[in-house]
Amino acid sequence: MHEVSKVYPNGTEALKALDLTIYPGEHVVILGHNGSGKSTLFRCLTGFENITSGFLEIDGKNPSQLKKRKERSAFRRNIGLVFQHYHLTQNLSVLQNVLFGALGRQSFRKVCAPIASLALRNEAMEALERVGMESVAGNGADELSGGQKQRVAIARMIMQRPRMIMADEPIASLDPKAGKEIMDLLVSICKENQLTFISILHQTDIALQYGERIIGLNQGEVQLDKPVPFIQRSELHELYMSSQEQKEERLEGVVGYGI
Ligand SMILES: Nc1ncnc2c1ncn2[C@@H]1O[C@H](COP(=O)(O)OP(=O)(O)OP(=O)(O)O)[C@@H](O)[C@H]1O
Repeated sequence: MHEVSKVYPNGTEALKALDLTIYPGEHVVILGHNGSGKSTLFRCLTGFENITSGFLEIDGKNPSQLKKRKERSAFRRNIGLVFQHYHLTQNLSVLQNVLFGALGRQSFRKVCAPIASLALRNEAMEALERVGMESVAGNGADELSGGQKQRVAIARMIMQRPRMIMADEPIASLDPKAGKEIMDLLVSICKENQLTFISILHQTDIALQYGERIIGLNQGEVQLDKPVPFIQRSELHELYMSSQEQKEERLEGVVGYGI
């Protein structure tokens, strides 16, 4: 993206002339305090929000120039989305939820569990095995814990056969153990399939543990963009201070360490 800006109709400038290149196969974590522009960036990258100005291309396509429904759904099919709230269909089985992941490439009729082809059902069972949930394929999605629901949501995403994964706070609703398991799973799936992985996280320790590169946003601008091994804790500390606090620290000549 080159000089990408996003101004909402109420005048809020959420992204200010962002210049970013994310390379195939990279695992990038986007950090920043509330209101820094992370979700706006996520929505622009996934084509749910149009940019106001600048140049944005993903895998050779500019999402805001895809006018036809078919083009937009082909673009979105390449992006596996993972959210904080798993968006499973609660009153359906785990297997049916996973089958829905094939919807971008199969008709609705073909992904309905009772009449789905054996090949599709086998593929869905393999996806469930990959996330360690094959034993609950016949259970209702509403019977699962949060961590289990996220695993099923990831299996559904595997069915989609995406070229990249974008995750918006994928572990924000989970306890630390389940959160780490989900991050392990996402990172290993990306490595196995050489998928680009962009995640928005709130936990700096998880970002340092699982990310390869951290992009820190502050008031719609890139304040930090470095490979993880080169990041100082003080830089993350500064990212999470308000702009007023940053000014005050600079005036006092104090550098903060540790978060
Ligand atoms: N639909 C909208 N209309 C107007 N302003 C918006 C809209 N969505 C977000 N904003 C504003 O844009 C700025 C960036 O918001 P955004 O949600 O992208 O930040 P964020 O970093 O994701 O925050 P959080 O961590 O709280 O989710 C904020 O000032 C927010 O109030």
